[in-house]
This record gives sequence, structure tokens and C-alpha cells, in this order.
Amino acid sequence: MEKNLNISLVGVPLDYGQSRRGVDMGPSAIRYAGAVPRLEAIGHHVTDTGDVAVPAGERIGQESDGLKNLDEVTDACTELAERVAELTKAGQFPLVFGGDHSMAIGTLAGLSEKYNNLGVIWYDAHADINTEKTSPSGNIHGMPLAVSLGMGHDRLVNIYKEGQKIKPENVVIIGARSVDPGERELIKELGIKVFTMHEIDRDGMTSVMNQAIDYLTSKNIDGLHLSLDLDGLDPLYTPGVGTPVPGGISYRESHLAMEMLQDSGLLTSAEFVEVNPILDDKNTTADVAVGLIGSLFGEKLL
Ligand SMILES: NC(=[NH2+])NCCC[C@H](N)C(=O)O
Ligand SMILES: [Mn+2]
Ligand SMILES: [Mn+2]
Repeated sequence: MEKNLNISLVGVPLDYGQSRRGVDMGPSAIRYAGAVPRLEAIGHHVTDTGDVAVPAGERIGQESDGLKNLDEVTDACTELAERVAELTKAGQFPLVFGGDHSMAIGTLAGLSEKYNNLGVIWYDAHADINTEKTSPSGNIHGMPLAVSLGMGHDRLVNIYKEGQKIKPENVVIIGARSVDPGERELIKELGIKVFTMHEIDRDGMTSVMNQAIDYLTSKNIDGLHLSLDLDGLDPLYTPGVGTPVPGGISYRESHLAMEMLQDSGLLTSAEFVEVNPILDDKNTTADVAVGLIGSLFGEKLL
């Protein structure tokens, strides 16, 4: 990463990818927690480009083909993809705030405009690699990785442009501890690199991040995206998430992971997702997100 970046923020107040209200307020909460001044204090130039449009109204969880709110998620992801594509073309560093994780379909689609061999770090308790055939919930926030790999409903797979946006060998999942049976199969079939909590506990975060960075470097990636679901951390630290899973990554391990990514100099875009202020405790989760953003973008203790 260059020293002073031109960072463009995009908010995605999307909650149609899952079933709990409130995650649409995530972008506001992260802004309120001071993301912009935090980045400016490190020396970056930050432009807040505002939010992607998401329709208001009752969430009735309409199902089509086993997917909930397919229209709303498709529309929001399409606008997000267009905006991310434009920002990368303009040499901006896209930093996207969510919103539920279905938005990653849009982020990755937009990034595919510039990057043909993008590396992706998926920091999450979940693998988010369900399709409508394997999903236990019909919630699209459990599907973005599959969709971006070209698997799942056509309307999602063909957002922004047709087909697959990223390669399975360029994906690293970190923090997984809740994986559905169909996801497990797909992970094995595609040979996706996963560092579950087992590897984090056994080898330590330093080793895991070194392995992840070495692995991605060996793939000759032309960019690196971080998709950070706040439920990757243990709910002790980030209670404001819709699908908390105990036994997660610690606050300290997460800061270390962000610092190691900063030191790698590889990162070209990032998103922080699943912050739900209604479920939160005095904006703790957004505060943690902003702290991690500080470490990711070069804040130092001394
Ligand atoms: N982005 C998330 N928090 N995803 C949670 C997904 C949970 C579950 N695997 C599902 O597909 O419904
Ligand atoms: Mn998750
Ligand atoms: Mn997720």
C-alpha cells in the first residue's frame, strides 16, 4: 500500500440479504464512530461518496427460487458494482461499509472490472458459500462467495457482468467456525484455502496471516480485497451482528491481522460488513470496525 491513499467511502445500507432489521444502519454507525477523521489522521485523503440506494418499506422476505428479496439485493449490488468499478478506474481505493454481506456480490463484481486475478481475504465466522440449493435460510448474505465464484442464481451471478468474478484459488477464508454441509462440500471441491478457528488456535494469528499472505502472493494476484464480516470476531468484542457465533477471533488477533495486511502492502480495496446498531451495545461494534480500519490503513502504536 502506498503511504497516502485516495480513499473513497461507499455506504451500503442493505438489510435485504438476511432476516434481522437494523443492519441497514451499519454505514451510519461506522461513520458516526469516526472512520473519516481516523483515516485522515493517518494522512489519507478521504472522500465520502455517500450511500447506494436501498428501497425503504416493510421487509416481507419474499422468496423467489429459494432466495429472499432477490430483486432488492440484485438492484443494490448492481449500483454498488458500478460505483466500485468507477472508483477503481479513477485510481481511488474503495472502502465499503455495510450493510449485510450480500453486498460483497456487488463489491467483487465492480472490482472485476479492473482486476483479473484479484486475491480475496474473507474474514468471517461463516464461509458464505451457499447457493440457493444448499442454503438453510434462503438469506443471500450466506451466498456472496459462491455467487462471485460463478455459482448460484443466474441473476446474482450475472450482476454487472456475466459470470464468475473471482477465482477459487485466490480466496482465503479466515475465522470460519460455522459452515453448512453444502458449503463444506463446495470448499473441498474447489480446494479453497480456509484457516478455521482450529488453525488460528493451533498456529496463532501471526502464522496464519503469514501463510495467507504467502499463499496469495504465490498466485500472482493483481490486487487484494479484504471482506471483513464483524462476526468473524468473537461476539464478546462485536455483539452488534445478526448471526453471532461464539469461539471467534479476538480483538487483539484482529488488530494484528490488520497490521500484517498493512505491512504486506498488497491491499487495494476493503469492506466492513454486518454492523447492526440495533443489536449492538452503545456502538461497540462500529467502534471496533473503526479501530480495525485504523490498523489496516497504517495507524501505529508508537
Ligand atoms: N454474512 C453472514 N453473516 N452470513 C451468515 C450465513 C449463515 C448461514 N450459513 C446461512 O447461509 O444462512
Ligand atoms: Mn458471518
Ligand atoms: Mn459474512
